[in-house]
Amino acid sequence: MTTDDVLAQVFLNSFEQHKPQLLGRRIWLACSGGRDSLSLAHLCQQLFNAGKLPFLPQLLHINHGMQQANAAWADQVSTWAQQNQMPCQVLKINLVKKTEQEARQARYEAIIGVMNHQDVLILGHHQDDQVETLLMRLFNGAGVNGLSGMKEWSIKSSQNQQGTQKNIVLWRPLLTISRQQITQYADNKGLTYIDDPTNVALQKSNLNPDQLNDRAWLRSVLLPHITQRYPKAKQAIARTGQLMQEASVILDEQSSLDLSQSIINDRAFCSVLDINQLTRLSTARQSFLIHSWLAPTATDLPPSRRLVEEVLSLAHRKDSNHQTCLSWDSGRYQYQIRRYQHKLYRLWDSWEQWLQLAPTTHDIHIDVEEEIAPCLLLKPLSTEFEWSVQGLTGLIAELQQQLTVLIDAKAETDREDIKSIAWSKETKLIFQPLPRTQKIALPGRVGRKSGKKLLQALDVPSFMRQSVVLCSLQLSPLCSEQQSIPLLIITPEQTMVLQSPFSQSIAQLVEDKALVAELHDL
Ligand SMILES: Nc1ncnc2c1ncn2[C@@H]1O[C@H](COP(=O)(O)OP(=O)(O)OP(=O)(O)O)[C@@H](O)[C@H]1O
Repeated sequence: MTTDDVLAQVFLNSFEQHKPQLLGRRIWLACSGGRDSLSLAHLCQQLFNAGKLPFLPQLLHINHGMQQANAAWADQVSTWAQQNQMPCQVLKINLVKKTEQEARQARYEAIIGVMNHQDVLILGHHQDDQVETLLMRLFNGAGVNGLSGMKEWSIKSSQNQQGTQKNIVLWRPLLTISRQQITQYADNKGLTYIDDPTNVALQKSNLNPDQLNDRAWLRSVLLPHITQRYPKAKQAIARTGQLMQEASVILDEQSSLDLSQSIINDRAFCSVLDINQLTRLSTARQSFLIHSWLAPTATDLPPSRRLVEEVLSLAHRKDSNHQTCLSWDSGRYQYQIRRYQHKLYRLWDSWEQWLQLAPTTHDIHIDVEEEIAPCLLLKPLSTEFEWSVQGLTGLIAELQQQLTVLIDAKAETDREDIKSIAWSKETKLIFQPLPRTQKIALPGRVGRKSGKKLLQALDVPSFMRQSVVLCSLQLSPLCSEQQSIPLLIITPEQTMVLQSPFSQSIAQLVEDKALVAELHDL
């Protein structure tokens, strides 16, 4: 097979493999005008003209504005596209810091900016790029996932300023093709490609090795030494990457299983792990689970080994110190990692601050004709979170009905709590921050508790204690404690029906989800 045939075959195999996800989507090709992406563009055009490919990708070229030559390169790509009847769009970006890293980041942002959700972007990465990537990651101490290198098919997510997520697919069909094969293809086809001087091999330039960026140094200095001794080293390194990719899939599957068995509650702003479940796993699985838990989305940065160890030692602590708070900036969110009893919490910083805001007090007369809003905000309106109780109308109707029944039954009962019940115009349903001195009987427990002891019995972590709401029924304005009947305790994690003459019917409302407290981020 000629090199041209090999390239065509490898591309078409990759196309066949991903065909179900490709058809019906818009396909773009990131073309720097360099040898690799220009060869790829040429290959697509040839296969399309030969009727072997059902689409012609739209070329996208980014003018980084970093070097004087950049504008000329943009023109060169546009002209080539025009001559070859390929659609092409040039995007000019303005870099604040003119570094490789910035340029790459800004390039992706610009590209994603013009693409639609679920569009596919073809990139010209090849085997030599993969080898360089693997070596750079190895020298930075990467684990199995990092050493898997670039994936042939992967999802890149980004969020716009309104918080809407856009996912695009990165497709790298030439990852098994060497730079030499691509060069041969480009030469065979007489392609006039751009040679970026920052990428050019040392022997071609007068650059001092110290001035080369890491990738160029690996390419021009280190790899020639390695391949002199190990001629097949590049293929071998790429194969290791492939094996790591397979291992990484297995690890991810195991870790999702472990996570699903240890997770108690999983919301973006508050995720809770069961320490008892976690510590049943082997040490290696615990580390892996914590690593994945700290970086829940592909856009979160991977946490350092040290942080994973600190979180694990927090989980393994035997004392009852609940003050420790570890900070973690994942690049996307600022998190706090805390422990309470046998639970580990991963909280958004902003949620922890919101938790410290006092709940709003609401007095609702239950004997009024006017309509009652079905939803009540438990905390003042915030731009980030909303905490509300839904189903108040049903609760009040139930209370009115129960009160009528109880008042009718008063004459025949010996129960003090029922004897004291009266229903007046002043009877109110009150939602308020849990008063620290009020003694409350919890269902299924003997005696009444108040303050810290009550919160401990409720299993409310110290950082959530400002956000506990008591809902009670106040029978008359000059209410002795007897006449204020605690009905419910609502925390951000649970709604607990308290012992009262109304508990059965309220519990039913809660079970039927006709009365619910809802907390979500906006
Ligand atoms: N300025 C650019 N405009 C559009 N796409 C780009 C640009 N620079 C890089 N890319 C895309 O990213 C891939 C990898 O980037 P890399 O820096 O290795 O490219 P390059 O060496 O400059 O160009 P090529 O890979 O085309 O020879 C390229 O193959 C190409 O698909």
